[in-house]
Amino acid sequence: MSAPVLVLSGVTREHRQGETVVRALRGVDLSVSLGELVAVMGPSGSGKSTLLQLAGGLDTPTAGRVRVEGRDLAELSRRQVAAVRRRSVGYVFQDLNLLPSLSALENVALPLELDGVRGGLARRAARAALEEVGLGVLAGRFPDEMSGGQQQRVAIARALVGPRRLLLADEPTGALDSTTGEQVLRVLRARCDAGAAGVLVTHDARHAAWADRVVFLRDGVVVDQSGPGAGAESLLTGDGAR
Ligand SMILES: Nc1ncnc2c1ncn2[C@@H]1O[C@H](COP(=O)(O)OP(=O)(O)OP(=O)(O)O)[C@@H](O)[C@H]1O
Repeated sequence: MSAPVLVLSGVTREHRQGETVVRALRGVDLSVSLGELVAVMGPSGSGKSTLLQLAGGLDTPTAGRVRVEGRDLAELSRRQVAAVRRRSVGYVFQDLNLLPSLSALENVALPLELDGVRGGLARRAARAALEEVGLGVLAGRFPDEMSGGQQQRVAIARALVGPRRLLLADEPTGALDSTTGEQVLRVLRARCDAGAAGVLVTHDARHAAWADRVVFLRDGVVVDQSGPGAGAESLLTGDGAR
């Protein structure tokens, strides 16, 4: 296995609400290498989305370190973290965040254009990403002319566009029927096989079975994980996924 793309070391995230402290994550260690897809499972409120937000530089830990492609995010300026997010991290939000005034193609090309990639090149890459999720023919449509599942696939294409090496997906199959959901997981899997590291938050054990490993969170703590190479089934059929 090659060098890790994402490393979380002793990561804790606390939220203060008056006198109360909510510990969303407590001392989490996690390393994800190129070629690996890791599923994160756990009950509601166990810290899954928090873990993803910290990994993508959208939130900062109270303690511990987050490294993306060897760079400690805490040592970077806000501008540098934003550049890491644009260039290295593909993030599929639960909330799709598509811009309604842009076509599917323009939505997908936007992160590249914001990063200075020229229009023609960005649009070619966007078309390839849309084709990867089976939406090449709808490239000219606007979000309100597409079904919820099609919009979700546009959001996934936007996360995949360009040479992103860390893919973070929070329930990416939420609005999709099972066939389309499987197609999205196949795309995520193929991207990881072709040279990316992926983290997939899911409640569905069938989806987690696409991963190489499953990390199981409870109350902000990693309570179980299947070993590298052991395959997701070893955990899903064991005690951890209960
Ligand atoms: N901004 C915040 N302020 C206070 N508490 C928060 C905040 N964000 C998250 N939390 C708390 O941190 C804990 C973990 O939340 P998180 O959203 O990471 O859980 P989750 O496992 O993704 O849940 P779900 O499966 O329901 O999406 C929860 O107890 C939540 O209420």
